[in-house]
Amino acid sequence: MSSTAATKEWVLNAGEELRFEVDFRQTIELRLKSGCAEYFGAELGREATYVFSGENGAIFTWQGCTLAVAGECSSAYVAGETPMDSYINVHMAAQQLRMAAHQAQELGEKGEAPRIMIVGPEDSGKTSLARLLLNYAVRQGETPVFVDLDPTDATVTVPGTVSAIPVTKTLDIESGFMDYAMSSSYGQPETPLVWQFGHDDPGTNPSLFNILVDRAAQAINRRMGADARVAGAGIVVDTRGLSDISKDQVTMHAIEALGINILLVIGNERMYSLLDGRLTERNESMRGEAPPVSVVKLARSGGTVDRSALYRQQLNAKVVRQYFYGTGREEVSSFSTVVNFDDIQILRVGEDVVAPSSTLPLGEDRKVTDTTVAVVEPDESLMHSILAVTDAPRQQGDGSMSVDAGDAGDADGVVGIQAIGFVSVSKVEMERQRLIIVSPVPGRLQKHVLLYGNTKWVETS
Ligand SMILES: Nc1ncnc2c1ncn2[C@@H]1O[C@H](COP(=O)(O)OP(=O)(O)OP(=O)(O)O)[C@@H](O)[C@H]1O
Repeated sequence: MSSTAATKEWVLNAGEELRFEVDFRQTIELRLKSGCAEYFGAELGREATYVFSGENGAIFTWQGCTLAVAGECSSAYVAGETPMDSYINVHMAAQQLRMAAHQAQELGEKGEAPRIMIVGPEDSGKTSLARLLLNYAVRQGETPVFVDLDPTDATVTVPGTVSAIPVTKTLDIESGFMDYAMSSSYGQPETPLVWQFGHDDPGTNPSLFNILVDRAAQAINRRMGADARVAGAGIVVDTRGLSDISKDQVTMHAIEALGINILLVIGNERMYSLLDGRLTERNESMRGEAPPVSVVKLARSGGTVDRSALYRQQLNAKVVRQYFYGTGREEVSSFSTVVNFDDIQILRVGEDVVAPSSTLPLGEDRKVTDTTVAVVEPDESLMHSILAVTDAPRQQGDGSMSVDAGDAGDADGVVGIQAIGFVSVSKVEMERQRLIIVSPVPGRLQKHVLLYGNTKWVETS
């Protein structure tokens, strides 16, 4: 940004927030000059400079503060009406549960930590609230697990995935959850646990999505079994925006699989009333067998911004770029590698198109399920695809097999396998039978099984 960019000072009273929209061609530099302020629960450092581009957000203050903002925003204004009182009440209730859970653990008993899930329409502020609740918990010395069940947005790694990560420090003000993906490419401590779903809508393949949620739940429970700190802090689950809960096929499964005991419904009365009714019935029928789920209605912040499809595309492209190249401040090199078709096997879980039976040989009854595993023969359509790198064993033949939600077995180790990392296909060379791939870590990609997904990323400079 030019050093001559105009700087404007904003004075905020206690309980107010500065809301801003900065598009992808704009950059602002923001500084806290006096007082205290936070960005979705993470405290701003005094005199530190925060750079935002392609971001909508709000700097909130409980005590009052002065901010200096240099650069152009699409919009910036101070708002005094916010839902922060109700959000902090949720945090305080969750924190009480955590303290009781830690105390129970000390007595050798099994306490009930908060297992929070946030649902609501698109752009209602679910991810922002998850961020805020995680940051507040971390600021109180807790290590809650963030579970991302929203494959639309790239939050922790790349779009089209389900992920879980214990949050050990407040989320970076500029790069948010991406900080965790950065410090962890391929297998270091606190690596996010990630599963390739391959689509942006869980409804595209609910059977597969439910299996991935089961896998995430098992991994979280294992982690909690080994780490009392994490077990007592609980989980915060973000979900995909729902337009119609009655058509949703995955929320109820996720509530049971993840043992949710607090369901926050943000910004939609009808959705709240429907879920409250369903869960009251469920609580009655499961009395004594499973902890009850409390359903809490929360207001949507007036600051949340409805993002266009183009904006979301740009945002995802930015986050995927960060996955491969690091965030603006810590740009790292990504690595371009040549991979021979013979060295890898690409598998797809679930079919996009089910072959009509009229195209099958007479007498053959091909059973295609949502979790059928099939070998993908490399061709030009792989261009720009984001593929998950896995340790799955290579499949023989066409690989066809399937697995059901809740199954302990997992179709020869493919369905529901965790991703070690992701690569992007930058070139397909059919005549030389090889791919050029981009990876955030060096090294050859030999003998790996890659999982296909519909997510594409076109690299721009
Ligand atoms: N108080 C606020 N002031 C200004 N912008 C905000 C505020 N709260 C959230 N936003 C912005 O509004 C947008 C939508 O919020 P968020 O991503 O939290 O919604 P969501 O419900 O998770 O969306 P999705 O439908 O993608 O799951 C984001 O760009 C977010 O940064």
